[in-house]
Amino acid sequence: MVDKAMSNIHRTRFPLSITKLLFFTLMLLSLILLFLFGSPPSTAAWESSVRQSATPASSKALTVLVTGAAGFVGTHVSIALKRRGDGVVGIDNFNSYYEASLKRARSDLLARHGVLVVNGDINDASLLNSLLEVVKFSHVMHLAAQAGVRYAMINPKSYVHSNIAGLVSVLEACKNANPQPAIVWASSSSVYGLNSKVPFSEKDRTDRPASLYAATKKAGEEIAHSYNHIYGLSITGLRFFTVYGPWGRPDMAYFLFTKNILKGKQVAVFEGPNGGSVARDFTYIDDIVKGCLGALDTASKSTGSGGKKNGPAQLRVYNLGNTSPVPVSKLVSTLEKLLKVNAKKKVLAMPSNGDVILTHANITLARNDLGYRPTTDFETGLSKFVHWYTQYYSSSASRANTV
Ligand SMILES: O=C(O)[C@H]1O[C@H](OP(=O)(O)OP(=O)(O)OC[C@H]2O[C@@H](n3ccc(=O)[nH]c3=O)[C@H](O)[C@@H]2O)[C@H](O)[C@@H](O)[C@@H]1O
Repeated sequence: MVDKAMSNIHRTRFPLSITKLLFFTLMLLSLILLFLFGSPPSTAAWESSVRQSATPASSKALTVLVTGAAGFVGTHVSIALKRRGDGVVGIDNFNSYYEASLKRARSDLLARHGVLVVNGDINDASLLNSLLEVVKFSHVMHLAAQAGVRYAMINPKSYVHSNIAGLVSVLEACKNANPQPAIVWASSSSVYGLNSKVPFSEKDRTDRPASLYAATKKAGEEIAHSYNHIYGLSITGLRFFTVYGPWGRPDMAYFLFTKNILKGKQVAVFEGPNGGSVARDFTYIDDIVKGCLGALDTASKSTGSGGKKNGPAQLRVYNLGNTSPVPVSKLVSTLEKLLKVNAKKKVLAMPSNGDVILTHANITLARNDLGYRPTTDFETGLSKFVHWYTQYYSSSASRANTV
């Protein structure tokens, strides 16, 4: 009897434990999937949050899709647009070129300003098409790019992926959109390459890039020409000159030097041939933002529709610099003063990996056409950066460890 009862219990328990096992395995799998991919948002909910972020404060305001919105310039431009009443939607792929936590923090800041940043790559044509279908954007501010001059020797394909294929993907989506938005995009001072005549003017030659980065930006300018010519897209390229400021890029010298000086680590100060200085026309982020807004506000409409050109469209390119180059040695001495720490300097010959000796912008064209007038001197701008840096990295000990 006891044996029979026991075998009954075993018989009933066995299938029960299998069911339990299956149940827990399924639960675990779902949790892992949820953790990896997040809960899939419904299309209606996604479209409604995109539309909400894109809604301008008035009928006269712009509706702008900002690519690279969680990037340094993208964040500042998006906030400035939203603040003045424009509708803004961002897109960013949150890649790991530099600390993703900084990009997340920028995206959180944007969310607090009411700007949605869609997580996606500009090479994703169906995502771009969906965004341009859901919202009739008047403008696209295309800032997504693989930045950095020297990294191009380490990961050349990332430059082709973002700066060439990505740009074409954005232009394709814009050309097909109805109405076609006007496009403003980030080119670079690096297109002036090996030119030695300064200040650099938009009329100067740009056929001697010193890095693959510069070559992809120059290619972008030619690609812009062809899309303008064939499809009637209104396109404005902005040649940024070494942009710096709060929420900046950790790969750039001013950011890297600040980190290393505070950690007591050596900083490599490049010098030119015969001990000459290497200098940059460092341009403060708020001035760059004003230039970007000026370009958006003065952009003419694209003329095409349904992928067909209906007449000639605007094609422009502008220098956005500060007009006063600062030697790298001055960058270090200003940081020493602001941080109240002596830097451990190591002077090195500038490596031949893409750098140029001097950049200096002539901004007459941007002043006349965009009302661009940079007002932030280097020391004021750098002190604003240092203030932000110390606040940002002291607000969380864990953050400091990740820098
Ligand atoms: O103007 C531009 O178009 C470019 O400006 C910067 O490029 P770069 O001027 O090389 O900026 P940094 O990498 O911050 O270098 C600034 C200066 O510091 C120097 N440097 C850099 C790194 C280092 O370890 N030591 C050093 O002396 C460089 O030679 C350069 O003169 C950006 O990184 C590019 O993305 C941008 O397109």
